[in-house]
Amino acid sequence: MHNNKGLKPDVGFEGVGSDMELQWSRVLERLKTECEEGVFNSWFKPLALVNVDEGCAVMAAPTRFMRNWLQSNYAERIRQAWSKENPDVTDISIIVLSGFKSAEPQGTLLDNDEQDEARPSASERKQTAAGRKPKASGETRVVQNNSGTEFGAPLDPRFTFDSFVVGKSNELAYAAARRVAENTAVHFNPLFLHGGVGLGKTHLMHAIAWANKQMFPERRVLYLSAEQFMYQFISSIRFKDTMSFKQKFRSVDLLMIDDLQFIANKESTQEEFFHTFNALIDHHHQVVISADRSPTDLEGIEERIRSRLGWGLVADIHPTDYELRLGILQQKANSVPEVEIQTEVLEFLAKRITSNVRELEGALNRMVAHATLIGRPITMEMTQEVLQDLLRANDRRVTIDEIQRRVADYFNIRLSDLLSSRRARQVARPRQIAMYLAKEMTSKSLPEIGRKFGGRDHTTVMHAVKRIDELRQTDSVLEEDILHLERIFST
Ligand SMILES: Nc1ncnc2c1ncn2[C@@H]1O[C@H](COP(=O)(O)OP(=O)(O)OP(=O)(O)O)[C@@H](O)[C@H]1O
Repeated sequence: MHNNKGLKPDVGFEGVGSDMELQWSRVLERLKTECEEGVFNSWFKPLALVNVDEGCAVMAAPTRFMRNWLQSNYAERIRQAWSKENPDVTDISIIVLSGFKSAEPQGTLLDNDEQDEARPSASERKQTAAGRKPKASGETRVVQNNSGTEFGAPLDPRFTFDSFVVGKSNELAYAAARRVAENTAVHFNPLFLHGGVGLGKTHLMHAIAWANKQMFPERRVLYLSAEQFMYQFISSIRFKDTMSFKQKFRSVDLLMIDDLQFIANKESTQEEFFHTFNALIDHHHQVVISADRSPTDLEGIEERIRSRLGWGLVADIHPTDYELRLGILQQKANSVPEVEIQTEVLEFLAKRITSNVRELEGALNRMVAHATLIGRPITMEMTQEVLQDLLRANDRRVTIDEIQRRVADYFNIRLSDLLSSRRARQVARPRQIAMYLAKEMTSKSLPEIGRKFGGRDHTTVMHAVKRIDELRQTDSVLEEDILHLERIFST
């Protein structure tokens, strides 16, 4: 492992050698002669070279505003200036590294991985050049406190506690998040939120920041992804500004780092994270961390960090169940009152799109966009047509074989009996339920389902589906059984 103390100031990022620096100073000279002095001083002088890689020159601007302005007004001019100095450069990218002062860049001995990560990927560069926000850049989401001190960038205004739908799978995480947001006294430190992709970790963290900002405007809250943490750490070393970095991170009242798994195997970043984390906890400043798995399962993260992550409260966000998915869809549907969506459609989506909330929302958004375009209410027929691809992708997760196996297990009967022609009630009813679920949860046709059930006719399947549909309305035990089974398949 590399220790910060052992960092060598003379080791640069791969690709930013003195040649590149020389070219960069020529590019600046060229821009200086082409522009008015005021323009040059305001916009180009504060830029710093990050690297040149695969024909793309990456430069850093100290603020998002400056980056956006340069991107919209001067990108082509900068690109041309580069091409004239170095014909291999065909593309440019400007990233934001907040807090750096344009200085002679110096590098450090970082893990190879960390050096690689510090360079935007080719696709990120393309996105940046096209003015779209890369998934993770060197930007920090920071809350602007009331004293006007800039301490970050905007949080997603949609991610509040009000818009978070609570169910069994996320109630602990939600309650803990509220506790952190609404109290200045530290009850558990850190709060560690973990769960699979798209289940609301980021949403909850932003909600904490919003609520905290509203209730305690003077508090300094900092939210960023682990990737951004690493990026800022690397640039602080590179621009010899580690003191400001440490000061910035250690002076906050509430630090939230999202997607910690990202710094797995990034040893220097972990070292710095460890010290930041300890300093904040020692001073009773709240820390909230999220990751896609529990502290003990965070492979590639040092043991001493993993054990400390478990010191406070570890709250798991489980996969959603049907009721929660329906609740989320209803809430989203209410937010677009201008579009009429049949309840049947919401129930269908909640049943069929089980992967994660992001996909569920995406499906509804697609439907809303489609319905708005053609000016018609959202019907089942339209849904099945518009979402064909998504439904198929979700289908792959539940197969008829799996349904048959699970139903047989649940009712404690043999699979061979379920598929047989036996008509005894204790076998016939589970068989009907399995057929019903196969129709509900897969996109297989009635004849296909019939074939899977020992070569039965499609009318038998149709009858089973109808019968169970009716019984669900009147037989509460059967309704419970089906809800339970649906839950099994959606997790
Ligand atoms: N319980 C919920 N209520 C309302 N919206 C939710 C809920 N859970 C998730 N969402 C929505 O689902 C989307 C994905 O959530 P989010 O980005 O917070 O997931 P995540 O767990 O951070 O995922 P990742 O691991 O990919 O970072 C967001 O638009 C969020 O608002």
